Amino acid sequence: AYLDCSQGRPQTTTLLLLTFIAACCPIEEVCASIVRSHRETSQYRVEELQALRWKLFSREEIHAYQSKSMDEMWQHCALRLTDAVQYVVEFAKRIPGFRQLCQNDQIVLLKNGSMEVVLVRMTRAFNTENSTVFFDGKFAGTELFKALACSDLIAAVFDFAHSLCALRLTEQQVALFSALVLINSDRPCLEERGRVERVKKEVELALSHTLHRDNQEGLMNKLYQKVAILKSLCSLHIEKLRWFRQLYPLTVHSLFPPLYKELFASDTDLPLLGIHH
Ligand SMILES: O=C(C1CCS(=O)(=O)CC1)N1CC[C@](c2ccc(OCc3ccccc3)cc2)(S(=O)(=O)c2ccc(F)cc2)C1
Repeated sequence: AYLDCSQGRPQTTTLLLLTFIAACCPIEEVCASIVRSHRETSQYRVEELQALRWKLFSREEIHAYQSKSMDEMWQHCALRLTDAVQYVVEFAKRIPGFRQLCQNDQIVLLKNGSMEVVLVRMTRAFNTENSTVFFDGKFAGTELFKALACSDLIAAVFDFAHSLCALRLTEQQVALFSALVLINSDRPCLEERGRVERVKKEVELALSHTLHRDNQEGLMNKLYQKVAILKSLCSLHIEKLRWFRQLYPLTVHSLFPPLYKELFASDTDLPLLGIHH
């Protein structure tokens, strides 16, 4: 009788019961709060990106990017990545349990996971029909990034985007997978690994709960396989950055965003992440 909505409008008792159930199984709460945090910190909404997916750069605009000097284009992408990372930092701070971790561990998780989450989010901004990604307001193919002189990294980034798009994740699954990528208790130099493990278990439960509800349990191990590819992509990025830095030390030192340098280019502390209790 409680669930009777024959009048088309849920009865007060039903609402009370549903509220009671939601309050009792925190897993629904964890899911809802991670999905809400993702939506609030997603930089561009997936609807906006979908609406822009056929807005392509003209030949002249592509040529202008290709004519940039290598250090200019690297600086430009570093800036774009840093913008995106700042939204990921906000997302992390809203994951239940993240802010209760010690400061060192919050920084270790962001240092190792922020780029990975940007790459997961990138798939929302990727058009598999013409292999273009949203960049600077329009959709660009790999050729636009030629001036970077790291076509292997760019090709790997695009290949990853294709492979993750193939899983056709819902926005909720993207949100929960992003949280799982970030809360990784295997990261080096964690001080309270056990606590990170407990937060990770919560997120894993939330993701598997959602996959079960979506009748897609098979996705879980496919997503774990993607985690391995993300790790190799980020190592390739760091390797390329070291190579670039040898060629243009001054550019990295004085023209790259401080947050980018501290996340990807040095082992110093990260006061810029602005995580203060
Ligand atoms: O996708 C996003 C955004 C995610 C959030 S959103 O709301 O969906 C809007 C889009 N990105 C934000 C930053 C982006 C980024 C991705 C990888 C990356 O690799 C490291 C690197 C650093 C310096 C030089 C070369 C490579 C740097 C930036 S990007 O600039 O668009 C870019 C993309 C492809 C590429 F091949 C090179 C750069 C991806």
